[in-house]
Amino acid sequence: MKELSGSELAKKRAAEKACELVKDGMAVGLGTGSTAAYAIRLLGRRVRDEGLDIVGVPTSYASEELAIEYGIPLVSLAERPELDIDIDGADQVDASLNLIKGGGAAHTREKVVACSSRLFVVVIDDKKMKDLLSRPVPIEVLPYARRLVERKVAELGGRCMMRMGTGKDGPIISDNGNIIMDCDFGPIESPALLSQKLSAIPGLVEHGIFTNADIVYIGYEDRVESLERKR
Ligand SMILES: O=C[C@H](O)[C@H](O)[C@H](O)COP(=O)(O)O
Repeated sequence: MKELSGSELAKKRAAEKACELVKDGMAVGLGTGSTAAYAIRLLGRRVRDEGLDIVGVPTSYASEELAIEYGIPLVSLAERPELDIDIDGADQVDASLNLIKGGGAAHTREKVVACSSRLFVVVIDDKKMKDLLSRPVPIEVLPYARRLVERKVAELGGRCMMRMGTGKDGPIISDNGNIIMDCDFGPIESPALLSQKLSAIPGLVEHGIFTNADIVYIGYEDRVESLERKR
């Protein structure tokens, strides 16, 4: 088997740690992205080799395909509206467990699944830990509302960039048929406040600030550390 590079090994270690929380009988949210993919593959192997008895709810078309390939039985949120655990990646995390997600344009479904889960577990490599969240915040936007959303984001001090495909590809379209924009606010002092303000913009379907993580597993090449929400 090919040796993993430093950050891939770190992602895998974090995903392995999160998967230890998954037990027989659970309904599991299956996140999107390269780190969540390690968890999906690992759970699939446990289903195959140990008969792990779980059902999965994927957060994207890509995760659904991977889960099918790895033999995880899937259900819809309509069938299992309350999940036991959700395992997902993130693009940036601060020490108060605020996240920016949506680097893969999947944050709308990811937020629905995370909020449907009793335990929301985030898996990252150590490079994603930051003092302040600062990367552009992905937003999913109804195409009809694009200009209004751009103006409202500007009023909040942000600058919107339409996310485009490569080369001659057009705009990136989400699994829900909407456009994706990335909004630069610089360093974000209060993620909770910005989250509230973005949520109030008509036509902005969902944004990538998450404030509801329960546990973050931070993978390093040689270990895993964790942050847990104090209740
Ligand atoms: O839309 C994508 C998701 O929010 C991903 O979970 C996030 O971008 C992290 O992805 P990765 O683990 O590939 O860095």
